[in-house]
Amino acid sequence: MLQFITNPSDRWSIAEEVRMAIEGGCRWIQLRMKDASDEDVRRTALELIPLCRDHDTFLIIDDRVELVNELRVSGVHLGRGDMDPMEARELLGPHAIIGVTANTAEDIIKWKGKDVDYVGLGPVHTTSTKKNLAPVLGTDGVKEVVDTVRKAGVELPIVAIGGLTLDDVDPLKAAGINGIAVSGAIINAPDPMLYTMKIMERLMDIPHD
Ligand SMILES: Cc1ncc(COP(=O)(O)OP(=O)(O)O)c(N)n1
Ligand SMILES: Cc1ncsc1CCOP(=O)(O)O
Ligand SMILES: [Mg+2]
Repeated sequence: MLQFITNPSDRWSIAEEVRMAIEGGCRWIQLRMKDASDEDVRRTALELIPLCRDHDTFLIIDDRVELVNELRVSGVHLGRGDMDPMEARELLGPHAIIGVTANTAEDIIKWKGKDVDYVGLGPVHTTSTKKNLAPVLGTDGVKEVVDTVRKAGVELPIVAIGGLTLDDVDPLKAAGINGIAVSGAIINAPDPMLYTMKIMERLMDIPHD
């Protein structure tokens, strides 16, 4: 699976970014507007909801559980410092997608048997899209984490994130990940739709639910 993460850009509106990702075949969008007010996020989400619905595309929102609940979008991504994912589960119900952030194997193993849906593991590389990055893992670090958590019996889908480009897809597949999350490489590509299509093609043979 590919998760496209929105980011402000000089070239495109958020709705344009999302439309190009969807036209390129992506079916999982994360609306991430770190510095925006709830009102701005709500307005943008309301533009994206019909677009995603018409293309059978999951729409999740970064951090803002109350907005996810209000707008009834597909789910939320939560990291350290955000709402406790179990509290979010209580609020959003059994069908919401809840993603959590991890930088180490321990960060993932602690979710064993808990009702979360996927883990965002990273950063794989350095990136300017996020401030205060956790230590960079590299592809080898990702493989170590995946091997450790699978040995520990954790089957949660793992989505690699952080500075990823098309060139990372094959090595990350070999490392055992289940999906990737990409922002800058798609938004800044000369043709974001075409770039998304190329990522989707390379991801095609990854097994997922
Ligand atoms: C898929 C995915 N993985 C990790 C993150 C990072 O979430 P978080 O640690 O809460 O940091 P912010 O994105 O909120 O700055 C993510 N958003 N998505
Ligand atoms: C949200 C987030 N969490 C870890 S790295 C990152 C940014 C991902 O964006 P990019 O693909 O541009 O590095
Ligand atoms: Mg967060």
